[in-house]
Amino acid sequence: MLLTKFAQNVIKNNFQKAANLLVKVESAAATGGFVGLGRLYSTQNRTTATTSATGKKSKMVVKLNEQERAEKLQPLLDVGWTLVDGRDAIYKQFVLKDFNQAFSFMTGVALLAEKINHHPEWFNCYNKINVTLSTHDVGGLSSQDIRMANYFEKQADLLK
Ligand SMILES: C[C@H](O)[C@H](O)[C@H]1CNC2=NC(N)=NC(=O)C2=N1
Repeated sequence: MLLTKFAQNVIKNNFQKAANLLVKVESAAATGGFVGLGRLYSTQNRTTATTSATGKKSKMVVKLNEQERAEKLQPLLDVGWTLVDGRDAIYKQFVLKDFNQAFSFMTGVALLAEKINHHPEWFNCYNKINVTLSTHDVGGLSSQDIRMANYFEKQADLLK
């Protein structure tokens, strides 16, 4: 009985959070953007800024252009990231000391992911983390992926 009560509370609270988010998303849809923790993902390739449901100006996320790829993507390729065959995405395997270090590393990145509302595709096996970055909402690489990849590099450098 107690457990059922607990489960009901968890579902009720999460439902409330989801409902609140739904309200945000619906009002953002009215402004042509998609609100997620202060970042807007545009389904069109527009570079205009817009006002999110919270009234904050947010830069639209769009695919990297050729110049940005030369300037911002190439340095990452130089340190071991690789382009994924058949996808506009980048990949790198990180090898840490042990599982504990790998999971702590992932926890740090997860906090950033939630903060900027941009999440890696990753697989962890003991001390190895296979990471793929791409921006699903624009179907390819965006500045968010560059930002996250640089964060991965910064965190990895701290462990050297
Ligand atoms: C609804 C939510 O804001 C969006 O789905 C965010 C969440 N995290 C994301 N992560 C990544 N990698 N790409 C996205 O397009 C993306 N979109």
